[in-house]
Amino acid sequence: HWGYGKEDGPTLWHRNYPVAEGSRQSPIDIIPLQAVHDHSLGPIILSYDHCTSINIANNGHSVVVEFDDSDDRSVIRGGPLDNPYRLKQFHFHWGGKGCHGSEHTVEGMSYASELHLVHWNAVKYKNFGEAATAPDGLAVLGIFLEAGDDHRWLHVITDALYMVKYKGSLTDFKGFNPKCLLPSSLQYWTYLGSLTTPPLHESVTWIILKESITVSEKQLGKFRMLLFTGEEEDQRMRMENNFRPPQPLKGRKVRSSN
Ligand SMILES: O=C(Nc1cc(S(=O)(=O)[N+](=O)[O-])cc([N+](=O)[O-])c1O)Nc1c(F)c(F)c(F)c(F)c1F
Ligand SMILES: [Zn+2]
Repeated sequence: HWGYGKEDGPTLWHRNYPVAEGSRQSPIDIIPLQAVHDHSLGPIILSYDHCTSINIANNGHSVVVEFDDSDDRSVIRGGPLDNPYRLKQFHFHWGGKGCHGSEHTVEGMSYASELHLVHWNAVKYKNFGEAATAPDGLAVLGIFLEAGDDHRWLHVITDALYMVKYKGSLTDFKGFNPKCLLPSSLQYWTYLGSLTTPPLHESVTWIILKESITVSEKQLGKFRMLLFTGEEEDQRMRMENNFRPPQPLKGRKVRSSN
């Protein structure tokens, strides 16, 4: 199976997932001065007020909060999107102690972590799995996490992590609205890319917020107490550095909101 280690990491994924060497892979290094200011790009609109979080789980690659996506109660729309996309889940990518862990980089600079809110186009596709293989099927909102002061709401998530320490663990996680994790500005870069974990489907319209949020080293440390491994496995592997490095742009344009 795939992972982030020497034997199963990002440089080897192409063996089972040849699309890893495709023409619209993610993440990428974003160079702001090369981004095209597109004045036709409107603001992104997040309607999360009636979102319904269900559970929090350790899937062996990250910690994921799943949402009820049976109707349009929580959607992202506007910006580069032609339809509203339903929120399905969010998860994080992070580094080891002190080193960096974001997936996208900005002029070669990486952040401590990156939050991905995964949405799917329920107007055109009947379920997430079908959308995930379509070129306009998914929209992922990426938010950079920078080390600094405590984030006043992230503790709701980090306080629950001890309950999902092991791969395959899952617990109730109701009433969480990810709106509390947004920075003050929704200015963004956008480009066409892919999932950054296998199956690496080239189905993602990426929307990366320019402004990061600040979280403390203590809060980041709680992500690192998670394990890649299950309770029954003898060797414990700390969950950290679960990020794919930047991939070739291959002629793609990154657009910038105003
Ligand atoms: O649902 C998925 N979510 C997902 C995406 C990313 S992502 O980093 O690729 N991303 O898009 O942000 C990272 C994590 N994660 O937990 O780290 C995720 O759990 N992936 C996914 C999948 F697992 C499949 F088996 C599949 F068939 C499919 F179509 C999928 F799209
Ligand atoms: Zn992700």
